[in-house]
Amino acid sequence: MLRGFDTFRKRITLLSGGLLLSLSFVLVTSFYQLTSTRLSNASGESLVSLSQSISNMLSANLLEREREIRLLSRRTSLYENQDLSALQDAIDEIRNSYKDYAWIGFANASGTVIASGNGILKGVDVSQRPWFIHGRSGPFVGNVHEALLLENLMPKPKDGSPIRFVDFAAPVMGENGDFKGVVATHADWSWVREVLLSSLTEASKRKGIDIFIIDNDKKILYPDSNLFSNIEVPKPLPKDGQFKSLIWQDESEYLTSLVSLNSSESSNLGWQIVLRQPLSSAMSAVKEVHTLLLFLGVFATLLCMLLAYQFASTLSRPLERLAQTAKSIQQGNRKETFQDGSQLTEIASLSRSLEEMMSSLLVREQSLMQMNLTLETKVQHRTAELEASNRSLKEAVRLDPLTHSYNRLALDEALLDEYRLAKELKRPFAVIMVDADHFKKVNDTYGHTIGDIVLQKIAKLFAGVVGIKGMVARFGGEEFTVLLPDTGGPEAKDMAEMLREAIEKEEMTEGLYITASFGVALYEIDDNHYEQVLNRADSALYKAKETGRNQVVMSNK
Ligand SMILES: Nc1nc2c(ncn2[C@@H]2O[C@H](COP(=O)(O)OP(=O)(O)OP(=O)(O)O)[C@@H](O)[C@H]2O)c(=O)[nH]1
Repeated sequence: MLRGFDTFRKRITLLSGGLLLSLSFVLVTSFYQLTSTRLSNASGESLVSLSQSISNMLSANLLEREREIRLLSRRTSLYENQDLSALQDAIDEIRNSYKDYAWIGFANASGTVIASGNGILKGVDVSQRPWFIHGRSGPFVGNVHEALLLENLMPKPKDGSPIRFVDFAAPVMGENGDFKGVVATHADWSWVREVLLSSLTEASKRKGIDIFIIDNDKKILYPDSNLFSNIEVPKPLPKDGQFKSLIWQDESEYLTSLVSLNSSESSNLGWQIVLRQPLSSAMSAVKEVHTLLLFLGVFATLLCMLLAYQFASTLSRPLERLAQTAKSIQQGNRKETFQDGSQLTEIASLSRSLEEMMSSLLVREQSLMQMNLTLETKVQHRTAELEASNRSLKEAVRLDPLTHSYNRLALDEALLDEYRLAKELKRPFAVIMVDADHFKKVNDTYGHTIGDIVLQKIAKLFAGVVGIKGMVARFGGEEFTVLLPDTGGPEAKDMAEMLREAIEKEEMTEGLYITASFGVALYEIDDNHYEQVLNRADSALYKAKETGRNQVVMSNK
């Protein structure tokens, strides 16, 4: 899972970064939730309060228009004169004072206009107009409607929208309480736009707030330009004096507030002021703060990761130095020391422990080396002893215990070597077979012990005479063999003669002299075994015995 993050530094950096990033995310998200809810509420309440003030302004304006027409209706003196010139003057005065009156006039009891601003509609029958019908019985404020009679008499609005009016009417009663007619004004609907625009501050405009006036049937009365002609308000709308977030026709979400228009009994038009503000614009401040906080969170995370990396380095660096020291010591650098000088207690303690372990290992190594050296010396010594003992054993095995001459085994080995050399190098060798004469008599006469001494003397004598020229071996019993390497017939015969004479002359023990017979044979080129030489020497010896003893007989093959 953490492959690639195999160091202290990387893991601590990753861990701290991850933790801080998660924490930042949680904090920023919580903050966003909290602030967006609060801001949404604050924006909504501000919309409601703006709606309220617009409603107040609008209703104050309506009341003023209503009061104006009522006051005009109560100035009975204006209606006394037959020519109504005073009324005409008052009408003109009022019209001049308030530019949004599109029409102002007085219709008599039968519904014929007899005085009006600029004389418009004078003489026209208005008895069927709602304002006249309702105005007869009391003050009346009519809902907004399109112009009918005045359609062709008024200049058209520039945006192409139809001419609309709101009618204000009041009955005119004589002093006797008789009905004289109805005085009425048609206020151009555009006054509403002015009222609304004047109520919107620059800040509200920047926030993208739109204002709507709707009637009881939720039909939009304002704005009435083509631009908004297809707009419908979403349903259900918030309750009076409240706000909520609604999806409008353009699929966008808007904070929407609703406030009913305060109006008098007579002018209960059922208008409602609806304000909407795009939720994105209401939340833009929160979004900016959110983005800033996210940026700060990422920045803080990176900073923290950097610090964590530095911190982890201070932990791992001494450990790496200890590992390097251990490696260096392993490679043979015994002068290295684990003393790191770290101020961290744990690292210092680890250094001390490693140093102590190293010292103890070095001491053990020294003692092991010493033991090894001693052991090696001992082994060498023992090996030398063993080799010497082997050598002496080998020699002992090849010596005759009585005479200390070579025995038959040694003779056979030497004969084999000599035979091979003779074959390879074509080098001659000779064999002398010797047998003491009448040795049985010696034993019988002097005893076996003297017999042994005689045999020892013969051996010693032969060794002295032969020397380095050959090898003397006891063949068995009282019989000896002399091997003479690289020796031809004459030299061999001479040697046999010398040996015979030496025995003959030697006093073996007090007054005891003996003789011996000799058979001499030479290696022949066509021999295929050294025993053939031995056999020939033995035959020659047999001949020497047969023909008188104490003589040398050469084998003639
Ligand atoms: N004291 C002693 N006598 C030995 C030893 N080995 C053999 N003999 C004796 O040597 C004698 C050999 O006798 P023989 O083979 O009859 O021959 P000889 O008496 O020497 O007579 P010729 O060889 O015919 O001259 C025997 O009496 C053996 O006991 C030995 O190691 N010590």
